[in-house]
Amino acid sequence: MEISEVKNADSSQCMRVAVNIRPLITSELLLGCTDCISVVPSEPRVQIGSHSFTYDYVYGGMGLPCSALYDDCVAPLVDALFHGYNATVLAYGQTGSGKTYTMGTNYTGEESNGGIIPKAMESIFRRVEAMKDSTKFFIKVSFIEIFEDKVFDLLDPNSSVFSKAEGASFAKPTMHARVPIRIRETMNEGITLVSVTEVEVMTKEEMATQLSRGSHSRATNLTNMNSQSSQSHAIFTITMEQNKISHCLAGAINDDLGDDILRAKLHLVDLAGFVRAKRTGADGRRFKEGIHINKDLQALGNVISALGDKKKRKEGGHVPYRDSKLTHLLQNLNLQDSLGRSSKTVMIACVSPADINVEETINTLKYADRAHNSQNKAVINREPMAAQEQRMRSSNISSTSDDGAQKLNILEAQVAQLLKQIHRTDKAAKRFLESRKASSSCETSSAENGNGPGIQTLMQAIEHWLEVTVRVYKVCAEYERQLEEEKDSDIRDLKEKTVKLSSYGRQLEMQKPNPQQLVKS
Ligand SMILES: Nc1ncnc2c1ncn2[C@@H]1O[C@H](COP(=O)(O)OP(=O)(O)OP(=O)(O)O)[C@@H](O)[C@H]1O
Repeated sequence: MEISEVKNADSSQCMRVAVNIRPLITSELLLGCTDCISVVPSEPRVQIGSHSFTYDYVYGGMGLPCSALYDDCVAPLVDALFHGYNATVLAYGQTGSGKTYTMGTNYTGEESNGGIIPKAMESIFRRVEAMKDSTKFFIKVSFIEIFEDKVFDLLDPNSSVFSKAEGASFAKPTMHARVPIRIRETMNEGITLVSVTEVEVMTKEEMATQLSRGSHSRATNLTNMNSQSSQSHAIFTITMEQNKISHCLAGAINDDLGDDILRAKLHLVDLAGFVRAKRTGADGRRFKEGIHINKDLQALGNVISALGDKKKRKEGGHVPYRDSKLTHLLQNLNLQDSLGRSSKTVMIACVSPADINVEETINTLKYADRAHNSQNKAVINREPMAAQEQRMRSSNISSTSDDGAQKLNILEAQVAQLLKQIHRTDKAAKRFLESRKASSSCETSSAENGNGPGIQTLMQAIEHWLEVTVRVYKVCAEYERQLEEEKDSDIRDLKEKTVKLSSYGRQLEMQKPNPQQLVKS
């Protein structure tokens, strides 16, 4: 594996903000529009009227060339994906500002305008090919849209849209033909998308096919400001699981990876453009759509602000994820990490330079400015417990380091991993006991005398169970210690998790099977 750029990057800042100024387009030129935004030479700073804003990068309008956007902003996230980090690209801006163009979400497979998603696909598969002798990859994609507060599966194979989409000519779906994805509340107060389609892809072409299928199903409309205006927020998610091939474990391909399975997601989000009804000529249903879009974007801005407001967080301020389907979903699709602390995120604020759009452009720049204040930490998503412990060691969690946020981050990830392990062990043991019960009448003598492979498996499961329970207690103790020390907005959340985890540990201990009794039975 290539050496991590992530390590070299400034890992303390996970929300990077870039502004992309598209050129004046024909419709604006025909209206006689002129540029209203300028870029300060050699600085990532824009000037508009009396306002001045500084970001991480500014592209177009004589700032950096747009062609550099992918390499500067997205390539490091693709690199992060290969190192087990969740990563997110969010394209934000008014309608017609170039979000879909920049993301490449409307990719048809025929040609690429250099959009981010087609480039990311290219780079992922180039790298997968280069690593194929040392690492096994399992890559899948999902593609959803949030339209009028409902979530639709853009890759649903049962949707009528795909009946014609297989060939060259795509049939545009009618909105009523689609059934929204059911959303279910989970035990930990999150939500999950019931049976969302996740398609395994082995090649760039296969991934491109899914992208173009989904793009075609997306809700768009003709408005005064854009002939193909996206009326929904689209989230294209690439999930990558990588497992080192055993004969390479000894080789020094990347010591950092150990023998873990790394699983991480890259979310590519093309947000619907915010609109002013008067300007888009929206009425009736489209007016309603606009209200939904603006409400969602406002909610997203509030979440980003809350996360970026250090003072508020320190005072235990609430992060309003539940204010809209978009933010609630983003929180639950692992994006709470990307909007929060466990991931890497780039926001690309797209703007039109036309004076006719000055008000919207200033709004976008202000929004991006708020996001620019959100600074967070990232963690790698490793599977086994060992990785968590390694993280704990490497961050010197028991020391008096000032970096509370990172410690909490690590503990949070540990709890998630432990809960997964408990579930797995619990399930395996239950399965074993059930199968043992079912076959007890015709059990062979080897199992009856307690020396058979069945008993051995059970003993191993119980040992593992105990081991995990002890670890849970250890993490709980560490949690409690941290909570005493930390005065952070995450405390409430973490406290809840600690209580849940402790009670899980207690339950486990109570349910612990007694090997002697099992052998006798
Ligand atoms: N960098 C660019 N260079 C040239 N043309 C561009 C560029 N960015 C956008 N455009 C053009 O501007 C128009 C609007 O772009 P696009 O559809 O991507 O906007 P959008 O922000 O996604 O709008 P909406 O929110 O309404 O979907 C399109 O005709 C597109 O081809």
